[in-house]
Amino acid sequence: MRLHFTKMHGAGNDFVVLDATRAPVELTPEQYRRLGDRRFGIGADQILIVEKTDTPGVDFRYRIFNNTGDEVEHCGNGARCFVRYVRSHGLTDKDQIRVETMNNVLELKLQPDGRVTVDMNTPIFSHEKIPFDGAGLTPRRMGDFEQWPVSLGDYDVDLAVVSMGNPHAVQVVVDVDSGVVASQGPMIEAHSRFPRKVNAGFMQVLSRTHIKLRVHERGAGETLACGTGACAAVVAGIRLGLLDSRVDVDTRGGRLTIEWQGGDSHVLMTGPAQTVFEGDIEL
Ligand SMILES: N[C@@H](CCC[C@H](N)C(=O)O)C(=O)O
Repeated sequence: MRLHFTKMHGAGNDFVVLDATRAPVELTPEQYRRLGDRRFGIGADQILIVEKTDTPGVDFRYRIFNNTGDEVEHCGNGARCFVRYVRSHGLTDKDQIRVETMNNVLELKLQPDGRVTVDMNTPIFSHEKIPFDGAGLTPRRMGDFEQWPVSLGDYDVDLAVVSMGNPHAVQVVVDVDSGVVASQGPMIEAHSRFPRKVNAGFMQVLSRTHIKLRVHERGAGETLACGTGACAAVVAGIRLGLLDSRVDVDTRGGRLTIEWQGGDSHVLMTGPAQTVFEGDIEL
């Protein structure tokens, strides 16, 4: 099978984007892994499939696969690339687009400077929905939120847990570049307290409006940026009393700006999205 693809990235979080609006694209987990493989395939953190939808008031549907081949609920940087993709491929001429994902409808807006703002909806704190099992743990209270002492064997880490449609465990650290991401990320991702695994975020607070963030992503390892991870970190930081409502997030691949007014308000994420190249691959 020959597939036409577009390679894109959002702040260095990279994607293979496939157009399934004309003909369905159904690949096996092995084929998704091949597309994501940086040596035997194209190379990407996630694979995005753009589809048509019959849902009234919604323009498209898009599906997300980690490069391990597993389908997941959400991808913030992918959502921004999706907007640039449908515009540059003539699939729509709208600046404001509604798209459905596995468990959400998102509203996305192309900004005049080429960046994209995504309405990421409301954060979810219910442990059942994240999902997170905090049974038997005594949380440490800070601001109006909790940090859960989760054991990594020899020591505990304090995790703030939140879902942006996909699960996140956020930790406040003194220095994101101290080696914690590599040493703790895989253990947190696969921890038994997260039945569907988790994205592990490491946030260094530089000021009330500026953080540095690294994320070890579920099913992809550390990426250069994670959009949902940036939202989860800022939401956690605001509830912990550490951050204001508008925060610049410096990832290893670029800057994202996250806004959240608390309560039931929606989280807004603004950032870049770029096409790298197009091509064909034989699978
Ligand atoms: N890179 C993404 C998140 C992709 C999915 C994640 N790895 C998961 O398994 O939940 C982003 O920008 O949000």
